[in-house]
Amino acid sequence: MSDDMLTTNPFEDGDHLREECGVFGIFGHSDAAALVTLGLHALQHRGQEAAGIVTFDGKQFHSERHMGLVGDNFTKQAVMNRLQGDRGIGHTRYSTTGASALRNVQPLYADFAGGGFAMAHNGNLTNALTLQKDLQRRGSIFQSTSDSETILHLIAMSSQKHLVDKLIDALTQLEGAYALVGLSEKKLIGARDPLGVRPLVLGDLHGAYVLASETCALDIIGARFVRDIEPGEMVIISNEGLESLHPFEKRNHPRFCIFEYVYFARPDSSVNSVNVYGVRKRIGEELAREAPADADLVVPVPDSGTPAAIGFAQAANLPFELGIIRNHYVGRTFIAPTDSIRHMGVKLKHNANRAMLDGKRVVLVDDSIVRGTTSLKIVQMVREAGAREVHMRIASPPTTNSCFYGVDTPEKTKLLASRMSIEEMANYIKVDSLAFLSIDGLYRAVGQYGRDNEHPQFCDACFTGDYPTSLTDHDQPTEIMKATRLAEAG
Ligand SMILES: O=P(O)(O)OC[C@H]1O[C@H](OP(=O)(O)OP(=O)(O)O)[C@H](O)[C@@H]1O
Ligand SMILES: NC(=O)CC[C@H](N)C(=O)O
Ligand code: SF4
Ligand SMILES: [Mg+2]
Repeated sequence: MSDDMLTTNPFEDGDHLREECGVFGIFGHSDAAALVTLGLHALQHRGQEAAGIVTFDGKQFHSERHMGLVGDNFTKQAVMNRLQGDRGIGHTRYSTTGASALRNVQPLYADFAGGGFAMAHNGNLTNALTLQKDLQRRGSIFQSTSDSETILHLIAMSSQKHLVDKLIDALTQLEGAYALVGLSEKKLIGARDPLGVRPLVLGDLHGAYVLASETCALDIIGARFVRDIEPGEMVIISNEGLESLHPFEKRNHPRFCIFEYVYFARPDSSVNSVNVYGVRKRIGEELAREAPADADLVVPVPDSGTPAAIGFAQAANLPFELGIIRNHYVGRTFIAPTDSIRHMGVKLKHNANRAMLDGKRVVLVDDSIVRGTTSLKIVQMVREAGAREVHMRIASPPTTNSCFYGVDTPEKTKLLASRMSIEEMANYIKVDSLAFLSIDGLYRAVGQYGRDNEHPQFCDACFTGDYPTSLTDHDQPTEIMKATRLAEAG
């Protein structure tokens, strides 16, 4: 355990639950590329490794894919000038399968017999490598190592005649999670997997249809929210308007990712028609009822612990104070100049606000504990700033299992809650008390009576181990499933 502390580089964010991806698309607007850029900027929290945009100008597709942030790459005039056309799609990436390297940056593009097609994928496929092995035997040559490329090969191999039918054919073979946007010469296509694990919303900007992972990406361009794309729905947008298909076997029990509400989605977004900020506040209220603490004030661990801390403070009738201040200029790619500086500690990102903490009994609220790196450092910092007692409250149940659906969690053995009891975790992070929200409390916060154990209303596998799809690739021996023998960059 102490090794974890010594080897952890506080300048890297690799220890945490990392974000997933954001997708965006617009059809029929003269400023398509600029609007996709703005949409991706609003979705930057879903992936900071890389971003890409593909547009179509009536004759040709244009593709720009770059490592790094949207603002660093898509504000250059030359780049924007190349992205001609009145329709486009975009992607912000946090890799789940395949290295963080240029060849895996999306949107992916392919020239099919019937024309060009670009695609951006949020989610992760749990049988992609198994399908890949079969496709390779049939002659496919993969250009990337991401799971998403499998979809393009399945489309290319389909014996169906039309693109939409080929895509349906491809999607029918997938296991796992996907929210997709696709762009052909005539169509913008959006699709969600039958369980609806990942979010996708439909918007309207003065008659131009918009697709986006979250509503905050509609807000930034002033688009009107129309509705969620339904689990298992495919929408086809063309000059003729919008057509909705439900091509997959109907599932009666969708399983939207409950962790979108806890951590990933932006609090000003509504996903699956529920406002994220409201859920996070209710989570805090539930937590205050389930695990009250005798304390003087409530302090959030910024950023994502903040709304739950507000809810906790209001329900417990305790003052809410910013006892920890976050530096907003800490990028995820910041490289420590020297080894000695690297080991200086977490203060690069968070610093204790001594004036608020000295002599106080503090309730610290964070959304989750993954490896425990953040909690360990924050608690130490709060104690050094004079806090008399520290009571940690976590706005979700213990994270005991990895995600295979688009969130880059560490492997199970590295998750603190899979190795330790709550009491052991409390000793490890050195708090006076530690409590997690119950799974039923979390379901109540999202508007349910509790978890229906027969038919759970959400995916909650990282808390329960109840995976809603098979994990075909994961169940195979690692060596067989290796995607490439070429050393990967990144
Ligand atoms: O137990 P750990 O492995 O440290 O991971 C858990 C932490 O990681 C996330 O925060 P992060 O700093 O990634 O992002 P945030 O600023 O949005 O809260 C999460 O909100 C926890 O604070
Ligand atoms: N986080 C995501 O949604 C990633 C999408 C895809 N699986 C990739 O690795 O590129
Ligand atoms: S395992 Fe957790 S993070 Fe992954 S989709 Fe399910 S609820 Fe979301
Ligand atoms: Mg955090």
